[in-house]
Amino acid sequence: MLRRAGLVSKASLRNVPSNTTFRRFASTKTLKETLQDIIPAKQEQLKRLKAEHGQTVVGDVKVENIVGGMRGLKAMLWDASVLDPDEGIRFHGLTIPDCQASLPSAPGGKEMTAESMLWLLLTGQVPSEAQTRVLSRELAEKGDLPPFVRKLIDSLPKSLHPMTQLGIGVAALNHDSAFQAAYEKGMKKTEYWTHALDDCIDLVAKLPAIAARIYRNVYHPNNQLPAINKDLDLVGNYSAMLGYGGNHNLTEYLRLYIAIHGDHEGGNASAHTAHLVGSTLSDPYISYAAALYALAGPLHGLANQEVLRWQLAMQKEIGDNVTYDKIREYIWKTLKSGQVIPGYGHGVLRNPDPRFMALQQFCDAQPELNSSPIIQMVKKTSEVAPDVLKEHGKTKNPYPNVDATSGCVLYHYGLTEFKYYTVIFGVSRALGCVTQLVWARALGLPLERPKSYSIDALQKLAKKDL
Ligand SMILES: CC(=O)SCCNC(=O)CCNC(=O)[C@H](O)C(C)(C)COP(=O)(O)OP(=O)(O)OC[C@H]1O[C@@H](n2cnc3c(N)ncnc32)[C@H](O)[C@@H]1OP(=O)(O)O
Ligand SMILES: O=C([O-])CC(=O)C(=O)O
Repeated sequence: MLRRAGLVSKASLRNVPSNTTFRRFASTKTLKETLQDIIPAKQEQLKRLKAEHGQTVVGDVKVENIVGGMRGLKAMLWDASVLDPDEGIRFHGLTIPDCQASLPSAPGGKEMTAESMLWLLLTGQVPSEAQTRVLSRELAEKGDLPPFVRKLIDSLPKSLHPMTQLGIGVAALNHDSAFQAAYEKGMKKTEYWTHALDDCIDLVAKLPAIAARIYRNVYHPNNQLPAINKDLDLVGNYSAMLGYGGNHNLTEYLRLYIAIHGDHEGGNASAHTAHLVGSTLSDPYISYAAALYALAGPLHGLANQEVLRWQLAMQKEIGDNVTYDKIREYIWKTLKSGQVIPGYGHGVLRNPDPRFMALQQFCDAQPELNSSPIIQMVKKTSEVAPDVLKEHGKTKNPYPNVDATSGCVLYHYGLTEFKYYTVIFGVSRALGCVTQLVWARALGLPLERPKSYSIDALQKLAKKDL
């Protein structure tokens, strides 16, 4: 089969209008061995960049950047993905359709796996199917939680938000941090990245068990959690532990969801938090726990919970006869009450989010999803909201972001507990955050410490400019 061979034609795999071929590496090397091969050249590249161009000016800083949440300021190093305002995300140059065409899927599935996305993010290479399977097995073997973490999660009140619980569980894993233990023993700087990688792989491996345990405890306390199946991929196991392993379509949706939410360049609040905390040499577990609490805000990842809440309130008010006019009226009502429309707008994007489109395409491909009332309503809302938001005239981007649609398929398939949705996002966002944590340690990136201005100081600077 072409897809199993070294060269894969995009057009042959999905209906992608391109002649591009992707080089899938025939190597049998493990992830760590692959990184060992590629890290020295990157280290050298960065060293030369600093030495030869350290004083080169690549942009300027305006007052509006400083008072506007650093919007538009290009001031971070992040190799794994880049967000183009018009075209959206590319992972090491690959668009979402490119990734769908080239990254290995799980046996019996079509969607790319989380581990193949992790491999791409970490190495910039498309892994072979065999490499992905080896990584899946490693993750499954490391997936069980230490007994004290299980007990800790079980002791939390059901009423505690699932994202708060996730952060607590992840932070507690640092009890066994290889990075922290080696640091205490006096490891050399050149060894940072290998210990960081060990923790990062362990963290990705354990996230599904933490996340599924929270779901079971809060929503289905009488359910037994199945043992991790060593022959399944990460998301296959996650879906099974959530109790949806028998639902092939939902499992496939989760694979797509978790792969495409994995990274969104460096400046988004969760990724930036992981990087900032990691730069203090906090270990990967507590660095990522911090990131989860950034993801848990309604302007960021929690928006996908808010979208469902808002769409269901809309459904309740409108009733069964959902027309474009009624949706438009409801959007205006929300705006006039001074609230934002969840799932719309973006700090960087200025077009519909390609992740939104990929999830919509998943729905379009399946008649049962196409006819689902909640999915229909979300789709109709996305057809009406941009014009309303344009007329409202505030948001720079009136189009849907990924959160506008990500929850409705979960809801359709019976995963209706929308306070849980950001936890799924949290399982995914680790892929990009751990990638940066490994590379930041490999490249010796320093403690992040920008300088700040007071309002008076900015005022003085601005006057000098007159
Ligand atoms: C995975 C993700 O994190 S994707 C983002 C998820 N978040 C959401 O969907 C929440 C809704 N959206 C928003 O609140 C915003 O669009 C954000 C937070 C995503 C981006 O914020 P910004 O970069 O500041 O957006 P922008 O520059 O367009 O904001 C300008 C004005 O438009 C408003 N605006 C932006 N988006 C919306 C929206 N969806 N509904 C109503 N008003 C909006 C802002 O609140 C701001 O108002 P203000 O001048 O009164 O403060
Ligand atoms: O890029 C951002 O600021 C928000 C976002 O869509 C993400 O983090 O996935």
